[in-house]
Amino acid sequence: MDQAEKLRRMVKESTTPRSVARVITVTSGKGGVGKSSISVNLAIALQRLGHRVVILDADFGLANVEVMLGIRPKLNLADLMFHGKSLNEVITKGPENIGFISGGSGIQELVNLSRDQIVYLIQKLVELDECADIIIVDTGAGIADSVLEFVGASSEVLLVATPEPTSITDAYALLKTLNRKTDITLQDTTIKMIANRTDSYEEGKELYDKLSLVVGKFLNLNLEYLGALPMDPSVSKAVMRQKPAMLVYPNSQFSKTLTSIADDLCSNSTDSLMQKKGIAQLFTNLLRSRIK
Ligand SMILES: Nc1ncnc2c1ncn2[C@@H]1O[C@H](COP(=O)(O)OP(=O)(O)OP(=O)(O)O)[C@@H](O)[C@H]1O
Repeated sequence: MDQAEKLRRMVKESTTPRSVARVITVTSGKGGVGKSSISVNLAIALQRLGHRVVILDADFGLANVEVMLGIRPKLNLADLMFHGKSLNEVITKGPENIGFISGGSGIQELVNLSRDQIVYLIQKLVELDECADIIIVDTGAGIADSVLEFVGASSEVLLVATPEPTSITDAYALLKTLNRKTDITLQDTTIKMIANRTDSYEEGKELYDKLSLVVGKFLNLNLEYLGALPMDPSVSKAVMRQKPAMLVYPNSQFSKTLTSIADDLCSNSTDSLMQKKGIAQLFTNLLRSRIK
């Protein structure tokens, strides 16, 4: 049995009879549109619905999620990959018991892993699949290869866009570049758009209608709509306090809308079961070309 077959078996055997986490990858075409704010607060909303949630910060270089959660993780994914640290040691507990893993330099190091290291990492991620119900992956923005690969390897993607024209064109550019990459197939990826910093529900819906029209026409992709989050000063006030808005401003329009979006994400049980492919599977997809 070759290495690739061994790995496929390992993921299959380890995940099939046990629980596999639902992985939601949050991304955007342009930076600063609210990815981290949404990841952090969505994590709390989902945890409150009774799910065990872990955030994996794959936006290397920026530590926005840590700041927003008001935590300082001592270890990161690289410690799990190279320094023999256990999964429990690299998960930092945040508010309301949500888990947090900092990608640190681990995400960049993925390209340099040997096959044995890949197998070891996937084994660890199978453990993560068992200890979380939902894993939110916060990626960087834009069309860097590392972001595209993460998005392409995911089965459920939340695409964040704001009504600013540059945000819409960059969201389209992200999907177009993804679609053009020959090594990425979006067949198994569900892309759901979330409008952020909108003045009204209608403005968000209009933004979605515009984007989904061109995405359907020119890229032949289906874009689902998750909803519109309002422009709400409580979001930046919460960042200043280094606490998630869901915690310090639970009655703000932003928190209420996000709670109902979290509800929608979980209410369609077939949808959520279909999405349950797990973080080990995501990394296997991501590293597929390296283990052939
Ligand atoms: N709905 C909102 N209402 C008001 N302010 C918001 C809203 N969403 C995000 N912001 C503010 O926008 C700024 C950028 O948000 P955030 O850091 O979440 O974006 P990002 O897409 O993760 O950025 P980056 O690309 O740098 O990782 C922050 O100051 C945040 O407080």
